[in-house]
Amino acid sequence: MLHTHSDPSKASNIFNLSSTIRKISTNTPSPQSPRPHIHSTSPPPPYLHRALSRSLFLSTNPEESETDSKNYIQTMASAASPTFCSIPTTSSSSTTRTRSSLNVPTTRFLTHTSLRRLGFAGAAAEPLLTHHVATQLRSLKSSGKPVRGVASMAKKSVGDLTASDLKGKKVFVRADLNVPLDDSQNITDDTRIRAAIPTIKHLISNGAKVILSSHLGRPKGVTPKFSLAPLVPRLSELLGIQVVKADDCIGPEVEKLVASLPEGGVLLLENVRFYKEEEKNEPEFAKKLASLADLYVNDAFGTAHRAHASTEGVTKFLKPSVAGFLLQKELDYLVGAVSNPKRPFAAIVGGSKVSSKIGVIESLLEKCDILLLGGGMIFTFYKAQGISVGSSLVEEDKLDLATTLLEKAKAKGVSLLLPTDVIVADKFAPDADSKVVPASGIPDGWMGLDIGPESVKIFNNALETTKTVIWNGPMGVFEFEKFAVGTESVAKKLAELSGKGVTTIIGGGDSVAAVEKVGVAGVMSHISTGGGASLELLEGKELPGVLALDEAIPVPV
Ligand SMILES: Nc1ncnc2c1ncn2[C@@H]1O[C@H](COP(=O)(O)OP(=O)(O)OP(=O)(O)O)[C@@H](O)[C@H]1O
Ligand SMILES: O=C(O)[C@H](O)COP(=O)(O)O
Repeated sequence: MLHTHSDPSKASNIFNLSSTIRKISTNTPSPQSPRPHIHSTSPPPPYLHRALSRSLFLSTNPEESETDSKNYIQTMASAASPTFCSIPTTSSSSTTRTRSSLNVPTTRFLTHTSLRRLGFAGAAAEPLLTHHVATQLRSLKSSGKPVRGVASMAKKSVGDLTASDLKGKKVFVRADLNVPLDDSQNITDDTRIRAAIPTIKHLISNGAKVILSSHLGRPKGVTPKFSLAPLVPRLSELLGIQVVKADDCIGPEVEKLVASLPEGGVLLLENVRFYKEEEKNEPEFAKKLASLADLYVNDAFGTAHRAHASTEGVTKFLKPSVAGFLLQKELDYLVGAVSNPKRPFAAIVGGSKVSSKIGVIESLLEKCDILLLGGGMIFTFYKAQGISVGSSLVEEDKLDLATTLLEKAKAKGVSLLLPTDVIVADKFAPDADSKVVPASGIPDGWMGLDIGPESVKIFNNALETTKTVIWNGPMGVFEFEKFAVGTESVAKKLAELSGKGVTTIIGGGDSVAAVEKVGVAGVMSHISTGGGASLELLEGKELPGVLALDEAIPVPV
């Protein structure tokens, strides 16, 4: 695989595969040594799905609980913050591993402002919560009950609500049911509906009255083609009950329907974006939505990056405001598994333009061991190295940025691999003439539309060494059959790795479409339901819909 280099005079050597693969980095896995530990001083931290959102500190000695309050907070932070991802451990026992992560000085944790940037980790960085936990532990101690430890999650979860919290209660559930519909209003992909079901089922099986809200598309005012009505049959089928549909999302008619909703019933409100106040997050509108219910559950991960009335505004008027199961799972993987990965950790980033992935690449460079680049963006990287790219997609104003990213990768010891060969086309069309050429030999007038077969092999070899892989963005113009091979090969490789216990996370949008097309979606560890939201999360940005939720309260175990 091509080791990126900013010196154009070295370009021809770079494309010599066999010599290059050894040059990539001292960390780079070679085909001869398929499973090296890239960071030998940093054995994989324990990856446990639940442990990433629920950090558990176990102590058999109640006397330890005073200091444990600090430790517990640090443990929470270590599950979500890149700062803590390479803390060395010496034992394979989960208790010991947890303890070893406690050696980080408290002050470092408390002053580390980046922890606050992620909604997921926000609670861990909150001095008030630190105090709260300490107080709680003191009171537990003074109660005389033996305390084994404390478990908590940064955000309060719908799973924390019991039948007594829910029975007869009106629960406003914000889901992201923004599914694609064809011209006849048929749902062409029901993934987001299916993903919303566990939370709704939990609520109705505990006797709650569910008031379900979502947007669909980007309507400007009331627009019939963006009505949520076509979703009712599928929702009803998946829930096993008849879902009632309101023609509005606020107002007297809706209030009547809410009043007649039985325990265990579901009322689907009309598209919340039919009101411009939704996207403007107008408090009066949020108050009207909130007035329908007693408590709030946000399960709309795909819309959690929007500070809208139904995702953020309502939390000011409804208590508790908690995370749904889908939201939790997305955070577990996209924050937890990425910040605290089993290593080696590879990121695959593709898509059309480097400009739209700068934040993701920069953020992943801080965390991953191997970065594989594909898609249209690679040509900007080639050109930045003085390599001729024919008429391939290039962002001329991002050449310096590409060079900077390559230098950053080198400085951080990340093995950044660019494809060594590409499939070029004589025009941008499904029936274009095509051929495989070395990346250094793209003829004038031809454009690269996919990664080549040699690159697929080398990517596969690099991936073979990994324990965690995250993928965002296609390797080529996969919408054209002729140029879908690179993207589909990545999908197949990740499916194979999933079967071997590798954590595989698909970041959303086009990569998810590719995985579904290949028919391997079901075997991946996690497929995100969020496009923009997953990108923002991977960039390390705050998600307002998550930040607005109540913090979790630690519970004794
Ligand atoms: N070599 C290429 N030349 C031009 N366009 C390309 C090339 N490779 C991929 N693309 C296009 O990039 C588009 C996807 O790019 P985009 O930046 O939108 O990724 P993305 O949608 O964010 O990825 P994801 O949805 O997985 O997060 C696809 O439509 C694909 O056809
Ligand atoms: O499809 C999505 O990414 C979400 O539903 C958010 O939609 P939006 O980009 O229109 O806010």
